[in-house]
Amino acid sequence: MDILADKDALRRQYRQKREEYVVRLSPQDKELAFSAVPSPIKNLFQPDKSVAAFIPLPSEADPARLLTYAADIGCRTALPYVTGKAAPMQFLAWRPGDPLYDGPFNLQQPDSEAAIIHPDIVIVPLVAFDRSLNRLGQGAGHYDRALSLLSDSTAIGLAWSVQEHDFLPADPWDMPLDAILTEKEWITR
Ligand SMILES: Nc1nc2c(c(=O)[nH]1)N(C=O)[C@@H](CNc1ccc(C(=O)N[C@@H](CCC(=O)O)C(=O)O)cc1)CN2
Ligand SMILES: Nc1ncnc2c1ncn2[C@@H]1O[C@H](COP(=O)(O)OP(=O)(O)OP(=O)(O)O)[C@@H](O)[C@H]1O
Repeated sequence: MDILADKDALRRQYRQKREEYVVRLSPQDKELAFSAVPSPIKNLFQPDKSVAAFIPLPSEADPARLLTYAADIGCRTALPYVTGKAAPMQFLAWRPGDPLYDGPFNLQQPDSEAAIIHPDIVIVPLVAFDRSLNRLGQGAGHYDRALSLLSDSTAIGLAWSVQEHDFLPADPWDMPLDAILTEKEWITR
C-alpha cells in the first residue's frame, strides 16, 4: 500500500465531500456554525496567550468568531503566511479588521512585514480527520512542519463533521491534534 497515493485519493474525496456539504447548508446553519465559543476553548484562551487561526478557503470551516473572541479578551492573534509549497510557513501578527493581501493558493494573508508570532494555540485547517485526532491537510506539509517546531503549543483542528474518516493513514511526520472542533462536537482524548 502506498500511503502518499492513499492520501491523495482521500484529499480529493474529502475536498469534494466538504464542498457538497457546505453548498447544501442553509444560510442560517452556516451563520450559526462555529459562532458559539465552546467552554474548552474559553478555558484555553487566556489574555496572556497568542492564538493563530486562518482565513478559510471557500468551503473550509471558518474560525473568524473564535479569533475575534481571542482578540476581544486580549490574546495576541496571528494568521499563517506562506510563499509557496516548499517554503516554511510562519505565523504573523494580524488582528480582525487588519488588511489582508492575496497570496498563493487563493489565500488571504497578513502583511508580510507583520511581527512573527510563536502561537500558544493554533487553530488548524484540515481536509479530513479521524477520532484518533489524526489530520489530513493540503499535502504541502506546512502545518506538520510548523507544529513540529511548536512542541508546546496546543493544536485544535477546525472542521465540518462530514470531514471525519474512519482511520486516516499516518506518516511518521504527521502531527496529531490535541482536539477537534466541528459544528456538532468537541473531540478530544
Ligand atoms: N485557509 C487555509 N489557510 C492555510 C492553509 C489551509 O489549509 N487553509 N494551509 C495549510 O497548509 C497553509 C497554506 N498551504 C496550502 C498548501 C497547498 C494548498 C493547495 O494545494 N490548494 C489546492 C486547493 C485547495 C482547496 O480547495 O481546498 C490547490 O491550490 O489546488 C493550499 C494551501 C497556510 N494557510
Ligand atoms: N517536520 C517535517 N519536516 C520536513 N518535512 C516535512 C515535515 N512534516 C511533513 N513534511 C513533508 O511534507 C509533505 C506533506 O506531508 P503530508 O502529505 O503528510 O501533508 P498533510 O497531512 O496533508 O498536512 P499539511 O497540512 O501539513 O500539508 C511530505 O512530503 C513530508 O515529507
